[in-house]
Amino acid sequence: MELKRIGILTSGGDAPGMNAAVRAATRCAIYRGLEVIGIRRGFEGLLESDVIPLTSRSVGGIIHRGGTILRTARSERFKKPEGQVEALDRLKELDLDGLILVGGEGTFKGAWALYKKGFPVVGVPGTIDNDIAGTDVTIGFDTAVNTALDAVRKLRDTASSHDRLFIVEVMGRNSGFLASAVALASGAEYVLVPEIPSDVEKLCEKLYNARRQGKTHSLIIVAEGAMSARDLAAKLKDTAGYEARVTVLGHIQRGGSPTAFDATLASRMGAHAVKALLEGQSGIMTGSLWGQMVAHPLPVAWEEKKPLSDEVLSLMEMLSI
Ligand SMILES: Nc1ncnc2c1ncn2[C@@H]1O[C@H](COP(=O)(O)OP(=O)(O)OP(=O)(O)O)[C@@H](O)[C@H]1O
Ligand SMILES: O=P(O)(O)OC[C@H]1O[C@](O)(CO)[C@@H](O)[C@@H]1O
Ligand SMILES: [Mg+2]
Repeated sequence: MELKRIGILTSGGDAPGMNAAVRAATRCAIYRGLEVIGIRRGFEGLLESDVIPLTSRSVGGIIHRGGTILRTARSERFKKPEGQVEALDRLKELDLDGLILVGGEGTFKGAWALYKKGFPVVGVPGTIDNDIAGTDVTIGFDTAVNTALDAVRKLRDTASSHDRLFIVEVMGRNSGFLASAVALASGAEYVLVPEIPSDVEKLCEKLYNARRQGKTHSLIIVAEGAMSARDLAAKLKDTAGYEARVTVLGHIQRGGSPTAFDATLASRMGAHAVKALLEGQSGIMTGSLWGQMVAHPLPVAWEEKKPLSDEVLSLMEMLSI
């Protein structure tokens, strides 16, 4: 089928760089003679045919903006088979020949459902969680690491001035990529991630040794999915009498201008997605492996679990003595 008109949507949690991906996909598609429609609020907006035309001009001035101009949503309706049939009807009514979806693993599962019903789709990995296999990094991860790092460095100033123990909770409901990257870059004493059972006794031992060796302050990074920072503070108090100050970084980690890395990655991935659709590829996701643009079948994203880097975790352990 000749490709004439494509749609773009962003879905799941927003991620810095999503706008850069929308801009790149739109302009590449227009450059190649295609018409482009933006679908607002992810699958929820698709079900309501909430669309806007995208032109070279309408995607101007957004490469540096955080969030997503197309807005985003988590759609329960779309998860049900009836919702997916309805979405397919809307795509046909909109006269679209292909769809680019920027989002995380959940978004890709939704894209796969549309592909299985015969609709051409390409996924672009955009999530601060970086929990998608098939790509070394996802759009938004680098910016989120830098946002969290900036906060942790500020907390280090006050922690060292007051000889205090700080626990910083970062995002990551199911994954510890953000937590482990922030821990290594900030020189934290300890990191807790959802992938590894939390060992509070070991943490207490580490804190005890750190104090014995002359450390006067300590930083602990905890991914929200491992344990809440408040619960951890209570456990440290109960187990060893430690008093900790708690900071929960929350959604601030999802905002802000994309870093140069994310704006570049998003531009390359948005362009790669259009190229793939034009070549007749479908049911795939774009990825970046060793800096090269690649494409894989969408299920790679969730079937091949991306492991946390043992090297990063053990380096963090070694450098925090
Ligand atoms: N198994 C599934 N089948 C069909 N659609 C799904 C499935 N899982 C999720 N979706 C759709 O994709 C949307 C986005 O998924 P989800 O909320 O998990 O975010 P995500 O894309 O993983 O991004 P992030 O993790 O960064 O927030 C969901 O609201 C839902 O509409
Ligand atoms: O509050 P929301 O929008 O549901 O998102 C929270 C979740 O989204 C993520 O940030 C991913 O975007 C997770 O790490 C986090 O648990
Ligand atoms: Mg997800």
